[in-house]
Amino acid sequence: MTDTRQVTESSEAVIEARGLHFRAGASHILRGIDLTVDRGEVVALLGANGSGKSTLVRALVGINTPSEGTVRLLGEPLGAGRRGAGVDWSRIGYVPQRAGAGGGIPSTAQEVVASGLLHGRRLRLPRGWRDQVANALEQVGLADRVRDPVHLLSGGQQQRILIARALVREPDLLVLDEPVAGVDVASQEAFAATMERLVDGGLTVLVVLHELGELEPLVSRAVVLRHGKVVHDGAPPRARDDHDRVGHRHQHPHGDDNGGRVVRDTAETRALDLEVRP
Ligand SMILES: Nc1ncnc2c1ncn2[C@@H]1O[C@H](COP(=O)(O)OP(=O)(O)OP(=O)(O)O)[C@@H](O)[C@H]1O
Repeated sequence: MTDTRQVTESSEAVIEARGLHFRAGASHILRGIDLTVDRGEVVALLGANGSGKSTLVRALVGINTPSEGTVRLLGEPLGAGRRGAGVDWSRIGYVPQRAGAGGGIPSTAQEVVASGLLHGRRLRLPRGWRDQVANALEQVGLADRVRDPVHLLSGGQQQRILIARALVREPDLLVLDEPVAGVDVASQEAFAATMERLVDGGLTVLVVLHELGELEPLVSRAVVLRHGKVVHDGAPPRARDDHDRVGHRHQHPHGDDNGGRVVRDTAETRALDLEVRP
């Protein structure tokens, strides 16, 4: 594996995963993942369906317990005992993949977003929570739906409610699993503009994507998974000239510039239509 990035602890690291394995029954889903995300980075996690992206982010936010390996979040270990007891979860926002925002319970948009202000032992909403919720809903373009039951919103609108729930904490780290899947182009643009403003303010982002899309200008690094392993960690992909036309936005990581770290070449990436140049 060619990797110029040092696998050492970094004081700037917001996420640090070392030697992560995840097994479920006979399936060996994550196979030795090393991943570091430094403060202020926007890292896209890419890979074909089933390559392990969601499993990895769920391990990084403490939902999946790895079979082997370690995770540090904001400098604190996610240990085995009192898991993540030292991690300041109030500084972390997480948007899961394609989960309905209502969970079958007829909550309003306001209630779901407000739940993002609760964490750990804080069971009461803070003073001024209504304004915080209104502001978060404004950021996803749903300010006028504050009283609406989320189960009556469309799938894309529910996804935006979950983004608002993550944003309402004003997190330092945002972990997003396909946040704009099923979200229309105008809302993707609005989401990208919100992300740009937050990243300018110092937010660190790890985002699972299939297409960089509107987030492309913000992405500082791409990590590509295949069969539970990192096959590229470096320069974000960019559209090939002959593909760079409307309706054809495949992404191609190039390892030859921006300090890109090519981990494995073509055979592993072809299935994704990725082009890697060592
Ligand atoms: N708890 C589990 N038990 C058994 N298999 C699992 C479990 N969790 C994930 N898998 C399997 O692990 C593989 C990776 O799943 P994962 O959801 O991480 O992929 P992904 O890269 O996020 O895919 P997609 O792009 O389709 O969302 C899949 O084959 C999935 O079926």
